[in-house]
Amino acid sequence: MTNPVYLALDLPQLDAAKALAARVKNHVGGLKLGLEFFCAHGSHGVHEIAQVGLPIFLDLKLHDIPNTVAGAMQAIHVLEPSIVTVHASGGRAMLEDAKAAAGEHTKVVAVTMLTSLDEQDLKRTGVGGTPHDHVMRLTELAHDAGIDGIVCSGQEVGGAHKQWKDGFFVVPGLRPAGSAVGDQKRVVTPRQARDDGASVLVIGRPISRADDPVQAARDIEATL
Ligand SMILES: O=C(O)c1cc(=O)[nH]c(=O)n1[C@@H]1O[C@H](COP(=O)(O)O)[C@@H](O)[C@H]1O
Repeated sequence: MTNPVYLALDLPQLDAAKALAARVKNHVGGLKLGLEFFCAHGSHGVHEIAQVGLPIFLDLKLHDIPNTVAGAMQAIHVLEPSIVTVHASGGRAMLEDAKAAAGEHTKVVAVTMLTSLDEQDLKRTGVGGTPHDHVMRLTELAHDAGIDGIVCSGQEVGGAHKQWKDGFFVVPGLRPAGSAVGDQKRVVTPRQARDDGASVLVIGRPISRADDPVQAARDIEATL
């Protein structure tokens, strides 16, 4: 079984990110580069991290008009990411155009509801109902738009999986038992998310901020 864990390299320094990736590379299945990394180091940084030899998940959370998102997807072909994120709330046309513009080997997945939000936060953005309702609604939209899958918390992945049998499910907001939650609100353990149908487990600080990141990655791997 390939390791489903993608390590979120949310570090400001390129050298530190590359060194961490090289240290843990035998205990994770891929590397996720997000906004913090991409704004600081751009394409050059992605090429540097790709040298570690693991698949790259480019978490850009694109959210704009269809033409702009399609242009951004075209521009990143050269980086050959295995996964790219867009926001589901960008709407059907944006999702369709993002998929049409993506590279042949790139999975396009739509962020449904950030794991740092709860029902109260949702209400304040004008959206009624539970996180579960909202995620299921956006899962249907992503499915109908013909993209590859969604990003959701481990609290919804079981329901989303039932609704979309062959979908690709990326789950962040994961915390091994006893580890600090930080800014995340809808958290589950990596094992729980995997059992409920997650395809990819995104894990950052529980590994990157551990006293011994290699041991932390090994401990998580052992629970899966
Ligand atoms: O798209 C994501 O990866 C993402 C979506 C989401 O809803 N929640 C979420 O935490 N993420 C990302 O997943 C990672 C989680 O990091 P940790 O909370 O440190 O494990 C970060 O890089 C976030 O940007």
